[in-house]
Amino acid sequence: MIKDSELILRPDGSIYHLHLLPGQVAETIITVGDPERVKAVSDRFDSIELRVEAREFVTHTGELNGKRLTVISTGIGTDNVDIVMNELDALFNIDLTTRVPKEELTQLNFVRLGTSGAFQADLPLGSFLLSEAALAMDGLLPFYLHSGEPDHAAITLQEHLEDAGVRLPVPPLIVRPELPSFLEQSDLPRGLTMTAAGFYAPQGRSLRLASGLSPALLTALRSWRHDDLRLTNIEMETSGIYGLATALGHRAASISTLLANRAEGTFHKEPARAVEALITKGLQLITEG
Ligand SMILES: O=P(O)(O)O[C@H]1O[C@H](CO)[C@@H](O)[C@H]1O
Ligand SMILES: O=c1cc[nH]c(=O)[nH]1
Repeated sequence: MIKDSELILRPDGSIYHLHLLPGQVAETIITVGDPERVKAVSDRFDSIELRVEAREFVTHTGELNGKRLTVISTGIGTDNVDIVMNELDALFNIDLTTRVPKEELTQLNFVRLGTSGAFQADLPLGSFLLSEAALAMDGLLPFYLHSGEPDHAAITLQEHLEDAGVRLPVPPLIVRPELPSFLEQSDLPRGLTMTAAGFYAPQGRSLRLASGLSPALLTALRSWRHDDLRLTNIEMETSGIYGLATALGHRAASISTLLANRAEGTFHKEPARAVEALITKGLQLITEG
């Protein structure tokens, strides 16, 4: 039995941060960083059965083309992702009355629809990218006990960085999820996504404070290749979603629209339009894929 201090429920029985009850969440879950993007997604639904708001976690559940969907905002960063993934999983896979994990587990499909910065010069602003795997540069996943071998890509990245005489501030950890079946055959371009612990120095940005990610490290990261993959983009949630979804037995995908090009120093002139296009594409893939 999981203690009151570990699995925290509100007086109405809802889970602590998300304020959600079992049954209120669909098995296909769209995550977005920005709470305002939740409405932008659910505005496209045919019907909405639930709207709940708690801190940065806004949740809408409804139906589109006969498919029940939940869209939830994580807010920014993998610290929030830790809460969202654990609490959503608990709503399905822990009996909240007996406080015991269920014998029969429900596998969920997570699809993140997010914004991100392109890391390679040739990736156009406003283009979409499906993260095949994520490089965790944020620090959440080492707090979970891991089993299994490290992803082979992480070993080749480590060797590549050593050859260049540079190293990441955190040991390279690459997480590769099982994609939801409706995305396995999608025509989206694929890449490896870096998940950072912040927006400025952790992504190599220097305003008044200089980033510790050196030009030599950035060059080495840009030039690394693994099979036909390379580091394509950088954002702040995907490795947490991928790592925890995989550990909990769920499927996950992260689709980004590229708002910045960090190699070129450019930013999308109409970011809202880019996000609308991402929502259109994402919902099409989820309901028709
Ligand atoms: O647009 P969202 O989904 O919030 O994602 C990206 O945008 C935020 C930073 O501006 C971070 O959350 C990053 O991951
Ligand atoms: O450069 C970017 C753009 C969007 N989100 C990020 O985290 N980084």
